[in-house]
Amino acid sequence: MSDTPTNLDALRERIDSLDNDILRLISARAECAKQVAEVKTRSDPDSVFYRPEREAQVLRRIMELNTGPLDSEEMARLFREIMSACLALEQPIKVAYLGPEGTFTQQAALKHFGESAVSLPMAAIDEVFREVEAGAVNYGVVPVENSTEGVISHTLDSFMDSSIRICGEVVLRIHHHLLVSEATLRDKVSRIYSHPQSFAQCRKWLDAHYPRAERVPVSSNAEAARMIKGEWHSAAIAGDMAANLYELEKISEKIEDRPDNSTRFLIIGSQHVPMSGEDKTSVVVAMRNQPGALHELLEPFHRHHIDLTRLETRPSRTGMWNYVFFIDFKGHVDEPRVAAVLEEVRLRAAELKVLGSYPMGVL
Ligand SMILES: C=C(O[C@@H]1C=C(C(=O)O)C=C[C@H]1O)C(=O)O
Repeated sequence: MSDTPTNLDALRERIDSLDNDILRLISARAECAKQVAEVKTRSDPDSVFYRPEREAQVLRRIMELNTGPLDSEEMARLFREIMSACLALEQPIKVAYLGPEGTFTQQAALKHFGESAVSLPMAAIDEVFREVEAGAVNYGVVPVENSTEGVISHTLDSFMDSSIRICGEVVLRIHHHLLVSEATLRDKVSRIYSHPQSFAQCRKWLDAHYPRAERVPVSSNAEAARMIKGEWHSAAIAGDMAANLYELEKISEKIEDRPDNSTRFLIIGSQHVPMSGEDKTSVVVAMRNQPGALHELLEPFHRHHIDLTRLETRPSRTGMWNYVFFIDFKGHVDEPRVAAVLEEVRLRAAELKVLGSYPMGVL
């Protein structure tokens, strides 16, 4: 097809007509979602409109049906935003995240809930937990593990003294950039600010490119981005959100040592989430301190063919030589097979706490 004006006009006419259809269909969908909300309120005035398991099913279905040319993740992202906007018609969802603004955790919150969610930055992980517990927000988002650097122990520890449940997970590919402000003299960079985790994730690159620059750890990447404003000899390592927020320029992109560098975040709330079809469960178990305790704990999972996705050990805060285990596995507590395993584990353990069953991250 040649790019003649007539062809272009015809194509644009077709796009306008398709846009009319899309507009009509999105509006009809939003009407439908409003009616769902009315049905929910009628059956229970305190009901929560947001349903993580249903949203996961909607997104998975779209990804399965998609035949291109857009790739499935891109298509799901568009539907994510449509759902987010439909939900906000009723009541915009309020989400607390580990701030400040511009952090990867905010990016994760928006990836999970869509841009129509109201996201509120908190200064520390325990503050996110507290806001959710107090009912000041609907959900919280906290980082839990990084593929390069491992577990974020502060998050795990926060679960030990809280009644908060895990309602979802979201995995984010983490890309770090070297950022400068308009005041920076690029060939005179002698100081680099970032979060300690980000320094660790970019260590080899920094050793190769800036071996002599002072590395100054700060409380977040966004804070690093803020610090360099007006410092002529400084640069920061942070992600796209911080770069945009503070209007910084990327002088080197994607400087993380591992191309698959990603962080897993948890969505925390107070809701029991029903089965979505592809779910994960997280539990924390305290074992009596005796030989073979770990084997005894894991044996029922193995016997019932339950797929463990993570096992983390943390020192218990009650006794000097006691340990607690954080275990993630595939399956939902409402499945009889999972309930049976947990019953066995409960008998063997000093303590078992189910932190939640939730849909496996879709996007
Ligand atoms: C429409 C519903 O409520 C909300 C909106 C959804 C949507 O727009 O598809 C999906 C789940 C809920 O978060 C529903 O439960 O089906």
